[in-house]
Amino acid sequence: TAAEQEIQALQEATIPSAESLNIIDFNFSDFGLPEDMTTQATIRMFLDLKLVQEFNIDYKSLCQWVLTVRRGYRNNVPYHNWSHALCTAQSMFAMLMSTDQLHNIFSRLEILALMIATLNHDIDHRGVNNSYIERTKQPLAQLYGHSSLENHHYNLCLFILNNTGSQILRSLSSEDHRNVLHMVKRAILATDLNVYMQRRKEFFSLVEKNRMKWKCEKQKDLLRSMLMTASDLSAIAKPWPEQKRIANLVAMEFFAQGDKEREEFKIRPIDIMNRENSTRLPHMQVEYIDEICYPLYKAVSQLFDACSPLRDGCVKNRENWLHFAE
Ligand SMILES: C=CCCOc1ncc(C(=C)O)cc1-c1nc2c(CC)[n+](C3CN(CC)C3)[nH]c2c(=O)[nH]1
Ligand SMILES: [Zn+2]
Repeated sequence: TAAEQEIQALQEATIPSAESLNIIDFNFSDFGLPEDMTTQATIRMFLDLKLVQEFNIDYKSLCQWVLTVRRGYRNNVPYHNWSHALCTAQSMFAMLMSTDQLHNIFSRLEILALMIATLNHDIDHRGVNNSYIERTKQPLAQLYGHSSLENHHYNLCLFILNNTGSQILRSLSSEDHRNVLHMVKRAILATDLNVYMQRRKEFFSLVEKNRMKWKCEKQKDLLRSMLMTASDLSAIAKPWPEQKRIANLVAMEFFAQGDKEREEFKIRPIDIMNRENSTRLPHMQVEYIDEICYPLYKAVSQLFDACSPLRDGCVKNRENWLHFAE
């Protein structure tokens, strides 16, 4: 079948180096990268993080797993698609490859969990957020209640990991297997922005007081959650042309939800989903950066100087958006 041929082709491909794919760079953009190169870039991340060797991952299973995860994303969704998943995983990879402290803090198992979680964190996203799903009483809402979307992303992630042919965790001990799935679930659920806004207070205070104790499991869990959000929102730190391109995709998706909310429920959508506010987009972006993004990148950069390109990119884009906000 075509799927088997695609797995075969990926398995036999010579995977380009991280340098030639530019995936160590915080400025990485997948714009214009052919689809088959996105799967090869993902394989390269697993190879360079030494996860394949360390966990004795069957290479054919890894290829099938990457292709199945990619297929799990919907290509009729403007922003929350495979491209966003790859960029989120690449941001985590760039942080891990540039920040030595992270290798002293995280075990290889934690790094495996973070890479699986970033790639799967929005799988099967429909282009609408939790509140829309809850309001429309979609099956997902009945099934999962709060953080319904994130629970769905995790369950699909688990289904693929258990699927014969893509069981990349098969060689792990039962304890490691249980541990990594627990960390993957916590990491995916952490990408719900409401969860981030709640948990970041503790993180910011620990960073301020310089009281982070890396031996403490609870604090490592908190750091993994914060790095998930830092990866998830990292498009905000990209060079301006890329940030503008992404902002248009996000706007397309948000405004489409707003249109649906207006026509289906006769309600006024929230500001960022209201097409009538599109002239205020630059102003909203400055607010979004100030309230949601900058504080996180500031704290992460205080802990790990190697991650400061994310803070600097975010500050640069705040200036760019402010220029258009006048
Ligand atoms: C209409 C949207 C304009 C474009 O918007 C964007 N473009 C690009 C990025 C990016 C990460 O690069 C991010 C955004 C962008 N994302 C936003 C999100 C979800 C992460 N929220 C939440 C929803 N909650 C409000 C209750 C806070 N507000 C946002 C915003 O104002 N902008
Ligand atoms: Zn995401």
